[in-house]
Amino acid sequence: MPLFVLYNPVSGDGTAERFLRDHVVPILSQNGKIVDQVHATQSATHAGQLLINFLESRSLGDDEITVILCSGDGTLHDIVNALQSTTSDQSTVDLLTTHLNFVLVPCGTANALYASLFPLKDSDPSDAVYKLQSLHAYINKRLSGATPLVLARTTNMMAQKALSVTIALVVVSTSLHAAILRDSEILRNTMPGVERFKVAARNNVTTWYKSNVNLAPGTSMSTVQLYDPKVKAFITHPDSTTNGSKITLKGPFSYFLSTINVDRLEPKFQITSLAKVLPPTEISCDVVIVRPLRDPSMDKDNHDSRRLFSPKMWSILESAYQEGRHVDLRYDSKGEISIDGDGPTVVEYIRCGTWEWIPEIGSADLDADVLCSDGAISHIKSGGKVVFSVVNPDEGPILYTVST
Ligand SMILES: Nc1ncnc2c1ncn2[C@@H]1O[C@H](COP(=O)(O)OP(=O)(O)OP(=O)(O)O)[C@@H](O)[C@H]1O
Repeated sequence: MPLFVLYNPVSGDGTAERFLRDHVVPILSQNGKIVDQVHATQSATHAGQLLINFLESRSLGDDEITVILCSGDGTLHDIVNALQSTTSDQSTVDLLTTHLNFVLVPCGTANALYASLFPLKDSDPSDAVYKLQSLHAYINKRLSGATPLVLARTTNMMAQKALSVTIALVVVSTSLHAAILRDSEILRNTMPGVERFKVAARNNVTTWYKSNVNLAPGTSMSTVQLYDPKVKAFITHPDSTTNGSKITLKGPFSYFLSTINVDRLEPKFQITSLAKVLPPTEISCDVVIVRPLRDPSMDKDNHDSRRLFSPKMWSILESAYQEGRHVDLRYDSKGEISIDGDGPTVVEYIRCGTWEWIPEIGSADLDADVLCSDGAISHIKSGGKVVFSVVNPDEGPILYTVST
């Protein structure tokens, strides 16, 4: 079975090459695994091209290829996007494999997918034993345990016309999370670890984002689901109908983030913790929303409200680091937040198949146009919108799995 090894020399703290040489290569050779090709990425788009070249050069007939990937989530995102755009050209589909199995070696900053598939127990995320679990699963041929990846298609639209399509495997967000990912990139050289996300969060926590959101079950679900902390379960969203019509949520938003395949975005940041605690039974995404005007003590959007709400937004994020406790937080009548509150939930935790984010035109909050897809930042045109939908792993020419 063909074996391709790829590492990103600049991901995380820049140690992927050393980790590959010191840990991965010895294990492969001790276990008689022959590597067909090893490559370092040389630029942002290089990973996908390297793999496409490899797939096109191999002999026809291999229906499964294994890729050992020493990087973070962004490099995996680059590969899948390159392959998906290539497979939209039917003439090249036949050259490509039907099953790509990834062996993830977490060498990035956050490594959200790896951290979700292999949750940290007592170990340190930089511990070699912790980082080699997907490799050992591959060596031990636990392929029956390979986890299929759900894809999410995000279409940037203007007047019913698709301007661009991006595939995500981990997270698509707007609002605070997108602003954090946008700003943290500037800090990468001085802060190679996850601390840079907290610095960027502090600089953006007072911003609210003016937009409207539509949620719908999509093709794979019957209704939109809402987590109810009173019963600690998902219930049908009170505004959801079985005819698949949309639910509209009005802003402003402080936080809007959806994930697939993961319950966390860093080893300890369990922002969509219910993906693991109450796993979905249908192909869907988990959406975490904070709309500050749900707070009983906030009745309008002004400078003072934004300032007063920012410590609450901060404590929501802190609770996500405490095993995802934010999902159970509720307001009391004075707007204080706690697990024992009896008012509205602080977070709206939704499970659905599709959503739309439609920034208000002419809003002073220009940042409502910022979109993050697995860390890659793009912008929504004024008057446009973004449409997100989950894709069944069996749909499309390539099945993506991870050795687990
Ligand atoms: N040689 C290179 N030079 C510059 N950028 C590169 C190179 N190779 C890949 N990249 C880009 O580096 C970016 C970051 O890579 P990656 O996501 O793997 O690491 P990370 O951001 O540290 O980890 P994570 O996404 O898990 O937080 C990717 O978006 C990729 O496009």
